[in-house]
Amino acid sequence: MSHHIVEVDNLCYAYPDGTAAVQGISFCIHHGESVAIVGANGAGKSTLLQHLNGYLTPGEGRVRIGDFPLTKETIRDVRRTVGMVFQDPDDQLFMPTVYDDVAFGPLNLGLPPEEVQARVTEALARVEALHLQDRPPYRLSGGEKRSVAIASVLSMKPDILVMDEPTTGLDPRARRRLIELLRGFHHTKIIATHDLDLVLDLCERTIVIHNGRVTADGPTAAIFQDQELLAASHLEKPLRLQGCPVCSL
Ligand SMILES: Nc1ncnc2c1ncn2[C@@H]1O[C@H](COP(=O)(O)OP(=O)(O)OP(=O)(O)O)[C@@H](O)[C@H]1O
Repeated sequence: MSHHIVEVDNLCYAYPDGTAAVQGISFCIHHGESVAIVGANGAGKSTLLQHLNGYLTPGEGRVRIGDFPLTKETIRDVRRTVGMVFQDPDDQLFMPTVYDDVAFGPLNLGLPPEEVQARVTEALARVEALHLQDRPPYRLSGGEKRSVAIASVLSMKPDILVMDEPTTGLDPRARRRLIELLRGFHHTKIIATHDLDLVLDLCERTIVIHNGRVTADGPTAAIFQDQELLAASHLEKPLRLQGCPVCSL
């Protein structure tokens, strides 16, 4: 299934002001893997993720999504394969109604109207946001916006799901529901997050980024046990793995 592989080779990216946000990142992710990208604020996670659907283009190095090296010519094919949930839902929602936003992708794929409607209904139902379909997105709460942004990606039925901070702003029930939903998504998942408990629940592999570089890449359980690595990367153990603050056990 080479068409589902994500390959990042010596990726470097500096913003126009000269900030070197990504400095030589390489990894390969295979079909069906569930991979967390973790790191402190400003480590380079969002910058890295934005290269996976061509929102940013590499300064140096290359990105390959399955059969396509990421170039201006292949961006349409890549975006059909990679569904990207941005860190800020306002970057994703721009239509007059929630329905229109979730229908936007399927309509662009040229799908027949019945299929578009079925996909919108299914995607909104999966994030329990069907009741919001006639609302303007800018009038939604932060958590509602995030759920709708996720639906707008699910409606495209992507092979690879890339999510930047998917649980920010979600209440505990919505967070739990999202985890269940992602568990049921059996294709490739790449999730940048500070929610390390979510990582424990969902991702068998974790890539740690620090100052634009990969400092570790391996099984999540091993990475979260490595105190030295976590401290050097300005990370803390997931709450679930921390001892009880009262009895220190
Ligand atoms: N538009 C921009 N122009 C200049 N520098 C930027 C821009 N966006 C991000 N940066 C810088 O690039 C570096 C990486 O930022 P990035 O947003 O990728 O980090 P992050 O790991 O996603 O952080 P966070 O966890 O806070 O979301 C930081 O030093 C940041 O200040």
